[in-house]
Amino acid sequence: MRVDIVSIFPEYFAPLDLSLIGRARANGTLRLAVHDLRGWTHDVHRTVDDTPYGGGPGMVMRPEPWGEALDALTPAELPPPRLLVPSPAGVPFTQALAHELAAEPHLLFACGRYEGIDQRVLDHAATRMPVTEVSLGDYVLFGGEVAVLVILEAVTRLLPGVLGNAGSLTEESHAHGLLEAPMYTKPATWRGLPVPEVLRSGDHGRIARWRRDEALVRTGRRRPDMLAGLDPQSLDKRDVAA
Ligand SMILES: N#Cc1c(-c2ccc3ccn(Cc4ccccn4)c3c2)n[nH]c1N
Repeated sequence: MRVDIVSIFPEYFAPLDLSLIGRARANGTLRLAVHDLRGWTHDVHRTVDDTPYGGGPGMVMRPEPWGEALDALTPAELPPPRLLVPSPAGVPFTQALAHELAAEPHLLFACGRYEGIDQRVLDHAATRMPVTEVSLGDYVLFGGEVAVLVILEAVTRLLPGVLGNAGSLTEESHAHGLLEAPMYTKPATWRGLPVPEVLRSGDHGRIARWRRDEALVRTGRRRPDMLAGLDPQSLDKRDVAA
């Protein structure tokens, strides 16, 4: 997968040299480049923002540098990338969207700042590539960089070979539309607190049932909205009785 990121704070992405993303870059699974938007300005002050038409607080990112940046990163001879634009007004970023993005050959991230990017940048880009405005959640950040770090981590861990134990992808939270069950490791008793006996029983059927029950209870208590979206076919008759 190829990833391009455009930002006025390219140094925000230094952590992408670390850990599993760093290893994915080193082995070629992820080909990532970060670009400074100011490289596409032409004035002495390298201006990227201006006051909003219609008034209002703050500044808006000018369309000209963005237009030149997106042109430079989407050469006509290559298939167009999918453009991801983090925004408080975006669609929710979910595990399902992470899986969708993990299947894309080329992602292009536009990191806004100030009050956002001139809308015409997205409208013009949409004439030549898929554009998705995406939001991490219902709160407001300073800009898109943190969102790109989160999205990239969620997507990269889904790429083949990145996670050593791919099995963990099938049991983690949101994998089956439920939150994951509590996890335990040694010692068997810690500060007087024992590991649930079933997990030490060696009875894999009982263990799977216990984990499923715990996941349902935890999801019902913390995220009832997720239960509402659960496919009834995925519940067996004992779940209904539980
Ligand atoms: N993803 C995501 C986001 C963001 C986000 C993403 C990009 C930008 C570019 C500028 N700002 C600041 C800003 C303040 C006020 C109104 C609009 N924009 C961003 C915020 N906030 N919360 C999320 N879940």
